[in-house]
Amino acid sequence: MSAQILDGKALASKIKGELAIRVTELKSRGITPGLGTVLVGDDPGSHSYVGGKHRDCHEIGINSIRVDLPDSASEADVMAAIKDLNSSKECTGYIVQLPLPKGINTQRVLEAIDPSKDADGLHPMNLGRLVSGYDAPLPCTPHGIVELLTHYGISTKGAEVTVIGRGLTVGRPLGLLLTRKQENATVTLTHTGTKDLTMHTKNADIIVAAIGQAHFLKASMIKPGAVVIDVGISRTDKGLLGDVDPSVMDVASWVAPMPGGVGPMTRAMLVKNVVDACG
Ligand SMILES: Nc1nc2c(c(=O)[nH]1)N[C@@H](CN(C=O)c1ccc(C(=O)N[C@@H](CCC(=O)O)C(=O)O)cc1)CN2
Repeated sequence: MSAQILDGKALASKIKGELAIRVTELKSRGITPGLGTVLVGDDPGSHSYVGGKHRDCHEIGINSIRVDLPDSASEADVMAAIKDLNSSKECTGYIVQLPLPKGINTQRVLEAIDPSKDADGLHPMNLGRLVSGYDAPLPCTPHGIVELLTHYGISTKGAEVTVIGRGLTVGRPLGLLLTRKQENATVTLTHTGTKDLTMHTKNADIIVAAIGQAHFLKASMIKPGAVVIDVGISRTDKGLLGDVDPSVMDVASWVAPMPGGVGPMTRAMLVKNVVDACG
């Protein structure tokens, strides 16, 4: 039997429809949310994601401000763009698209963002608020994963969740989110230093693969009925491939596929953060 699909594209579309109604109401009170993006360099994936973010803004009726810098941009150039967005009235929230080109310090850049305009929830102060259990904008991909599971009635309470990959945008904040009281999962965050990965994936009720290695997670690595979330994207000569091997479809109960699973939810959670920050 083939796994059922966690359809992130459909859910993201529903969420954006609801946000559009809230935006109309905000505008009637004289408030127009505006998302800024800072994109450095010419990575085709990053260009495509940023393009999608601006289309989402247009779709739900909010302003968007796009700052594109060349690959040759210095850290000072990025800091100047951040300074402008921190003081811009039109921009109520913004993101710096990651990864940044080599030579630009990601930590320094993220720390320069005004935390009250941090639409990605990746500023250390907002991550710290998440650790402390205070209100904060939630990092978009982890939030999208939790919303997707909730929508399909997949409880994380008491679940064993194995996350593959400890990156800043997915693995680390997802661990924080899923171990909050309301999610109440037991999370194993695995990485390149993990000795026996298959032991952890075989034990998991829910597996999140976020390493960007094409078809890495095989059917033989999961237990029957597990829920599998594919986050990774590899651009190959065979096209875009996720971290999850197609064989997993025969063993899992539910799969969030790539494309059409977590990616569209990431974008929907970003515009939600921008609208939420406006009231
Ligand atoms: N500042 C940030 N940088 C990055 C983040 C982030 O949340 N904030 N996440 C990723 C990239 N990302 C958003 O920025 C992103 C990735 C993938 C998708 C998406 O819709 N994917 C499609 C497939 C890809 C395609 O069709 O081109 C899908 O899964 O259906 C959206 C956003 C790293 N950087």
